[in-house]
Amino acid sequence: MTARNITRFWEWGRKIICVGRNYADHAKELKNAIPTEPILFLKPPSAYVREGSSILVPRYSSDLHHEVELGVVIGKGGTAIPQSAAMEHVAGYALCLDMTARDVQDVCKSKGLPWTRAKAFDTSCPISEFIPKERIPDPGNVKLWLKVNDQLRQDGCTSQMIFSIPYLISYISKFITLEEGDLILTGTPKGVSAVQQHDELQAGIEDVVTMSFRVDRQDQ
Ligand SMILES: O=C([O-])CC(=O)C(=O)O
Ligand SMILES: [Mg+2]
Repeated sequence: MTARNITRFWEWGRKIICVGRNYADHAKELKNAIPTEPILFLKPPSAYVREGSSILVPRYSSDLHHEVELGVVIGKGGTAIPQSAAMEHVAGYALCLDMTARDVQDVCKSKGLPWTRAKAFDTSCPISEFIPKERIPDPGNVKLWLKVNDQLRQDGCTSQMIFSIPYLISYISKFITLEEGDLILTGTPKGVSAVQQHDELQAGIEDVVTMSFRVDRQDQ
């Protein structure tokens, strides 16, 4: 048996923990309150999609949004990790999209229901290659961007995050044990918008990584 390799963390079947409304400008554009503590939700590992495969609009949605986010890959597990030690638990990063069926999420919000159908469907988590920790020395200050058909839609910086990466690792690990291979999506800056079948999405982190995905519809 070959040893597991963190550079293929998406094959490990580990947790994807997502932070919502971590950028004030995005909370405002959707007319949501600025959170006073992190808002969390989960995606299953079946949500991963890699370059070369398409993002699929779920049959039940007609308003699929892109959300570009920095993903933090956990390299060393832990429970109740103090903020001061949090970065020792990070193996690296990945550029991620938190694809969101906004119409479904709006219904869930109005009924006070969980966001699972809006956030956790197959292909709702497109990811880049694994980025070793050393390639992003200051993850709290990197620029993220996303284009749809060559038009810039999102252009933010992780310095705008309300809750920092060490704070999030510490906060989450108080009640969810983090394991090697888990991924934390740290929230999206403003500029989210709808995508359609045949759109081409391109996203990047400064000069560190770029990725592209095509959008398709699920078979009817
Ligand atoms: O759906 C939302 O607006 C919450 C979220 O994931 C984010 O802010 O990244
Ligand atoms: Mg998000």
